[in-house]
Amino acid sequence: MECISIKATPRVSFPGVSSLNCRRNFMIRRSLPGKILMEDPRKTVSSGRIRAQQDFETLVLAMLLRMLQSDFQSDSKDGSAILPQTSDSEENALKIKEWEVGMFQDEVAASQGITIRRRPSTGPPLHYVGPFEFRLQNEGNTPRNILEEIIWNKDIEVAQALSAPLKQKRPLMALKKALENAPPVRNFVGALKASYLQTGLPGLIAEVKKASPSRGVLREDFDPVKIAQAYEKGGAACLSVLTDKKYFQGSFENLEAIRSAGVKCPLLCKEFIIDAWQIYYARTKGADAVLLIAAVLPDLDIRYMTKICKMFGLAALVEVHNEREMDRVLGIDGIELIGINNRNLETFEVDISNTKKLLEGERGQMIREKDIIVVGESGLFTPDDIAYVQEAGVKAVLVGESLVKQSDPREGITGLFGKNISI
Ligand SMILES: O=P(O)(O)OC[C@@H](O)[C@@H](O)c1c[nH]c2ccccc12
Repeated sequence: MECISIKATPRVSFPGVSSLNCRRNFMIRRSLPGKILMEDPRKTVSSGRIRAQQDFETLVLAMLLRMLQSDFQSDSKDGSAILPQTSDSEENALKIKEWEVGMFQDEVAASQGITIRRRPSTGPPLHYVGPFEFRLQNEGNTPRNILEEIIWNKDIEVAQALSAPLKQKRPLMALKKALENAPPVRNFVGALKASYLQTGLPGLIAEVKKASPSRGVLREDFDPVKIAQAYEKGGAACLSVLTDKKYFQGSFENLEAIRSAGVKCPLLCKEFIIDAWQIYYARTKGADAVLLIAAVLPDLDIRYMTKICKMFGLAALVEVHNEREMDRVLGIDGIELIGINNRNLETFEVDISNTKKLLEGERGQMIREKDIIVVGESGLFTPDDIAYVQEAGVKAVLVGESLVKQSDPREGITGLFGKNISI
């Protein structure tokens, strides 16, 4: 077995890219021809399986391997190595840079109490490491919970959508055209307020949802347009349409179909937004509002994305599920709509007293002062549940399961509120 031990802390720089400092020493071992393994000499190695302990290490290894393949010029004076300026290395450098930025994003997010990582953190994604194949399974590249898994999947989806040939060619022009042709925006918050004033009950956002990771398939005979029309007739002020395919069996086609079927209720695009492009896309499909999840998005993203929403006249429903997230969101100017999710998206636990807890004391006071509409979300099944969250201070509710499961969702609404709320 060949062993090459690199003792010095190497610095690798790419033309036009800041240098990367590697903090550790590595031992690179060739075991079988073509298979290259890495180990940190200070960690115990389990038989046949090498665990990478630090995210950085995989990246460093990829670079070191390239150097070892003598595809570099060394400048030993300061221990740095410069990769030649080939288009391949430029591309690599860019991808590495992108990845570095991603790591930085995670650090900022963590400082705000966000535990959801935007993408697997052990090294760049597989296709980012050029000729080397790494498949190191460890806690860095295994999602810690379902929300994290959804977000990692979304990250790939968005990247793929953005690299589709049409968009690659003229991304802005293509979007601009689609935006110009999008159906006009309707007033989501206005519809909730009007409903509350008319009925004296929280305005209803009824959710068009076929399935969820926590509940499985909610309805086999799922016709999104029929369900949406039934909700509208039943007195819903607005609708929420799941667009995530993989975990909720939703789609943008559903959103578009409901919109073009002439449903008048403003539509919330229920998507896991991690990139501003998704907001533009939702708008082109007829959305009147989008969801921004504080458990996933750092403050800066929320600020930036709510500005984009304002630019389009879209409402942003900013979702929180604990005090820390609520405090972060209350610290951001211009928020009109806050959703309190009674379901913890990391554990699936549902507890409707969460709505009450987050609206008590100074937080409730601040919300009233800022004239923010609060939406009670998830786990609402009975008129008592509605009364409970209304008492806590919500002026709107977001309800999926208890309505979508009813053979007649229109009657489901009457059952949920204990009276006919259609006017
Ligand atoms: O089906 P329920 O328990 O009535 O919940 C509806 C809605 O609150 C829930 O679907 C939801 C709230 N926030 C989300 C974020 C993503 C996906 C789904 C959700």
